[in-house]
Amino acid sequence: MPLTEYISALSDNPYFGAGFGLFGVGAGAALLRKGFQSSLILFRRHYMITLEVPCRDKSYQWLLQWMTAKGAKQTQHLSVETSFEQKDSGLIKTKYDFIPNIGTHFFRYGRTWIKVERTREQHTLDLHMGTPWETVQLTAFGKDKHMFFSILEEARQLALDQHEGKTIMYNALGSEWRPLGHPRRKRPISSVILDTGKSEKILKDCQEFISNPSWYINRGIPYRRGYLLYGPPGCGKSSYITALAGELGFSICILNLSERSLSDDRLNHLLSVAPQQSIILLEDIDAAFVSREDTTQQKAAYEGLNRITFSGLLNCLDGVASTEARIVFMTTNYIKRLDPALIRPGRVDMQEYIGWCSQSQIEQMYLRFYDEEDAARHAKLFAEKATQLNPNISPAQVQGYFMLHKHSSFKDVIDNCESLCQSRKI
Ligand SMILES: Nc1ncnc2c1ncn2[C@@H]1O[C@H](COP(=O)(O)OP(=O)(O)OP(=O)(O)O)[C@@H](O)[C@H]1O
Repeated sequence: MPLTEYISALSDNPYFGAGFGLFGVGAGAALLRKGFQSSLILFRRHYMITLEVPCRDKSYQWLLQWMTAKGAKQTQHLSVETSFEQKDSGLIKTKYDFIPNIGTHFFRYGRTWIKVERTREQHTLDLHMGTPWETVQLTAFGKDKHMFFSILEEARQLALDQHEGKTIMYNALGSEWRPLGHPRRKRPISSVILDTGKSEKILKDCQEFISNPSWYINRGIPYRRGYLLYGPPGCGKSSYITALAGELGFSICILNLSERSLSDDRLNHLLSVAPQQSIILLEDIDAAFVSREDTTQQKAAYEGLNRITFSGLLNCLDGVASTEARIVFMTTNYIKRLDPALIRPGRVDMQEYIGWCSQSQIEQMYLRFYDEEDAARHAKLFAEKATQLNPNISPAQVQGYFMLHKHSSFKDVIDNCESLCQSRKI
């Protein structure tokens, strides 16, 4: 669009006075108003470039945040976006971000003034989200598209920096993945104590997988890997997957297969659009399907519970392939209820039992909670006694017991050990 048209369009705009002043060509506008059309000849060769970012695009939120951080301070028309942020201390604080409101704004990027129009359609809905359709349009002088590339790249980088050291959990909403709650502080993998060597074995397998795409591509094998963690409740399956995601720098996409609105098509779509570098987590996979060997009565009990079919799930899992490493984790308390087809190699490449506390696990947990003198000997004595009294204690029970006795003396901790060993399994 030539500059002359652009300036006359601007003069129709309610923000014209302030905006044009900011635009830095106030003098040009004054000349135009006084009829000095010829002075614009100087500008005739200039063109406008525009960039439209619809709300469905991943860059949309990043761009709004970036404008907030960089340019929106110069605008008076703001709207608030409230979020929750977890501090390093673990405390969760409420955070208010002011983002440019619906309307026109101007901000400066380098030496260029940029006009930003954020619009919201009154009559068009984003059908997936049920929210009004929005767009942001950036307009600047010139022909250099690279400025927009660098703005988008800066916006992306800013969003990444904000999540540095955090694990983002995503939830499926409609046909999209949306962040679930606030990004959580990464849980150190060493804080989830599994039986000797298990944690290292799974981590090593994942790392090898991620760092070796060519091995899969050269052999024509889909670049994905499936894991199944099974065992009693409260033994650390979910905690370990969260910690592992943090260690790998991945986010987690949680899928609830029992959700009524989940169809085969939607599942397929969700798996194919999952954010890059994320673990797909299918928790309690036994709750969604029964084994094909189960009786018709058992099957009837499940019938009507969800719309996704077993064969649909198998197809979706087989179809999960991308140039990005795709990792799928499933968890269950009841491995025997799973259909063998679901956990055959190719769909589940590694199965690991995450079970009751071994003596060494209890010792390590003790040492994470207590640091008194002679803690190592106390840990050993406590672990021996606890496992003798009850070999089926979950780490969740041990954690609960230690929290209850965090200020107690060692004598109290070991003397009350019976209450831990009799306590209901968590
Ligand atoms: N191995 C472990 N090391 C440290 N903490 C653990 C461990 N296992 C469980 N916990 C603690 O117990 C609680 C419950 O653990 P988690 O939810 O990971 O268990 P789970 O095996 O996934 O249970 P479920 O099968 O019921 O989903 C968490 O607070 C976690 O910190």
